Amino acid sequence: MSQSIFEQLGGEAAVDAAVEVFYRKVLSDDRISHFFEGVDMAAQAAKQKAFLTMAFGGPHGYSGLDMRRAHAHLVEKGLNDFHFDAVMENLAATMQELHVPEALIAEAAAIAESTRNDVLGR
Ligand code: HEM
Repeated sequence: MSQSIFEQLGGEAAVDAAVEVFYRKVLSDDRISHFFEGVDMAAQAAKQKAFLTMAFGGPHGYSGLDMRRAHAHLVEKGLNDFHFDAVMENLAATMQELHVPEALIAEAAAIAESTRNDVLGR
C-alpha cells in the first residue's frame, strides 16, 4: 500500500515544521490576511496544523460539511476563488521552501483543491 504524503514527509513532526512557515506566509499576504484578523492565535496554530494535515492526506477529523461550516462566515465576508488561489500559492511556496519533492507538492495541491467548492460554499 502506498504511503500518504503525510507519512512520506515524516508525519506530525513535518507538519509542525510546515505550520510555522505557512502561518508566516498567510499572515503576511495582504490578499488574505484580513480574514484572520481577530482569530484567536493559539486556536489559529491548531487550525493551520489541521489544514496541513488535511492537505498532506494525513489523519484528520474533517468532512466537506465541516469545511463548508468552518468557512461560511468568511464566504459572507466575500471569500472567493481569488483568496482560495492565494492560499494554494502559499501552500505550494511553503513546501518548496521546505524542499518537498515536486511530485508530493502536486499531490498536496490536488487534495487542497478538492475542498474548493466546500470552502467556498457552493
Ligand atoms: C485550501 C482549502 C482549505 C482548507 C483545507 C482549510 C481548512 C481549515 C480548517 C481545518 C479550519 C478549522 C475549522 C474548525 O474550526 O474546526 C479552517 C478554519 C479557517 N479557515 Fe480555512 N481552509 C481552507 C481554505 C481557506 C481559505 C481560502 C481561507 C481564507 C483566505 C481560510 C481561512 C480560514 C479561517 C480565517 C479560519 C478560522 C475561522 C475562525 O476560527 O473563525 N481557509 N480552515
